[in-house]
Amino acid sequence: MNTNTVKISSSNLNLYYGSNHALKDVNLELYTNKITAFIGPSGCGKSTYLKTLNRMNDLVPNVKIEGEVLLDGENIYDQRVDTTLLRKKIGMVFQQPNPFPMSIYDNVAYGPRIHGIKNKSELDDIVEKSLKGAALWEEVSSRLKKSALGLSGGQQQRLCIARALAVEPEVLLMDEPTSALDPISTLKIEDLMDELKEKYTVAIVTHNMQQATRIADHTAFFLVGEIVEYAPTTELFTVPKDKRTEDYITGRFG
Ligand SMILES: Nc1ncnc2c1ncn2[C@@H]1O[C@H](COP(=O)(O)OP(=O)(O)OP(=O)(O)O)[C@@H](O)[C@H]1O
Repeated sequence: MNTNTVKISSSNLNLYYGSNHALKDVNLELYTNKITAFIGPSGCGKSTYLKTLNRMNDLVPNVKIEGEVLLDGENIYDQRVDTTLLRKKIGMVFQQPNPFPMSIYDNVAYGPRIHGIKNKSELDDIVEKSLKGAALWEEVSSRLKKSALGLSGGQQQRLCIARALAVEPEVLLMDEPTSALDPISTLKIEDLMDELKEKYTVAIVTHNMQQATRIADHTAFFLVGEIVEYAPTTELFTVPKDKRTEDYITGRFG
């Protein structure tokens, strides 16, 4: 690998859902201002891994997590960590756009309000900046008070990205963010991700290998809870070191 700055690093990370050993000794580093893609067949633990990075799995009953995840060198599983603040630093965007049933403005202002910002002009600025950051401002600036549910799927997903940006995160986790979108909306989100990585560290789960090659600096290939191979994306797709990676990227299984 190269000399990038490490933003998040997980070491000997194991996760069990009851007796299902879903992540096995995962060691991985995510680099600042880079996009890292997680690929692999269904059920291999990609989403589970993504969710360990902002402790979303804590909410699952009977989950057991061992090992460490360091954010800027600090263990996020330390008992003293405030998970609300952690998730402010590490935002998440899901597969299905999930705007709240409220106005476009209120969706974006929701997080900042929870974190105590009440001043109207400050909120106005955050809403505008976040919507611009998510490349949605021009499409919605004249209808901020209208329901977010009236937006198209692609617009809703960019709204969810704006909502995540509004609390000024450092890392964005995206779980198949374009799988419910048409090709044009998908390309918009991919272009946007390229801009986002200038400010944030981005991790994305994708089933679409072309998407990984288009946008990701690094790619990790997961198989039954393990990382088989992790490398710069071009390297992983052109000269995979492991036979299982080669079989997967050439479509022999999965
Ligand atoms: N909340 C949960 N409770 C119990 N088991 C779970 C839970 N979430 C995932 N699992 C199990 O953990 C394993 C990994 O699932 P995960 O969703 O992380 O895989 P994935 O690679 O993201 O799959 P997909 O590509 O289909 O989304 C699977 O065996 C799955 O059934």
